[in-house]
Amino acid sequence: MKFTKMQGIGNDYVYVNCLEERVEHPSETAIKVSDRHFGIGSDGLILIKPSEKADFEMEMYNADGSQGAMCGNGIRCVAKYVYDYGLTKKTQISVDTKSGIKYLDLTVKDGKAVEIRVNMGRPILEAEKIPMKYPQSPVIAKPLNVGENIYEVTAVSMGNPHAVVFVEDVQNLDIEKVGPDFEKHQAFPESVNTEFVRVLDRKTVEMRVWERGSGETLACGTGACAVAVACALNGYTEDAVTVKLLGGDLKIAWDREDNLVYMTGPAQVVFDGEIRL
Ligand SMILES: N[C@H](CCC[C@H](N)C(=O)O)C(=O)O
Repeated sequence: MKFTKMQGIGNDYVYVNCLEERVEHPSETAIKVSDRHFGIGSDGLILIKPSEKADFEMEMYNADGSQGAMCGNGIRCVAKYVYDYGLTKKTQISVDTKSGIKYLDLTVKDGKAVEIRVNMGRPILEAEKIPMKYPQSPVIAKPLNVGENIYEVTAVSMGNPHAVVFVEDVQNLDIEKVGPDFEKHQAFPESVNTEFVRVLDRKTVEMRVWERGSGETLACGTGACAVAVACALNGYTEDAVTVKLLGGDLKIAWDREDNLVYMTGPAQVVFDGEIRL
């Protein structure tokens, strides 16, 4: 199977051009290719497919083989792939996903897409749609018992579920312990991606993320969007912020008029390859 390894601020996936390749068992393939010793090494697998409804379709799988509904860093890389590899000449493209069609604007330099702005759609705050069993007032972070601690949590869906947790110290957080506590928490019937965030000032936050099905990743685009919405909702920041993640920064802006969230960031190709599965 031919593939292209790409990363969006360190959130790395194996991409397969399914206009040319066939992936019979994507879930098993995701597990195999994601293994950082016996496979290629990645946070998961992303299939680039033809679409009747949009220019392309993105299908995303986590490292544990579970299918995700949306991937912010991934969709920027999909846009870069289809432009750089000549599948389209358009610099405004649409990509269908399990959480609806997303619209992207590409910034091109020397014939390559270098920065991509994504309309990530509406943030979903109703607990039952996240889904989250725990009632929440979307404005104020609510205390939630997780493991031995109580955390301030604001839940936001960006087409996939996120628990945004405000903490004083992001860098020294024992995320290997706390992350799985959230991932398995009974308040989230479909599990959850958990972002641990510290507000630095009204325009800047720093975060780490424990992803459902992949563990800690260096970045999470949908997670950064959920963080920006949660910080603005709780009155901690402006509606447009720089989100600092382990792998780099993303610019997130929540347009309250249209209630749409925009994410801007880079996408890079690491290498092309072929793997015998
Ligand atoms: N890393 C992705 C999110 C993956 C979400 C996935 N872990 C799930 O919801 O199952 C991003 O950049 O948005």
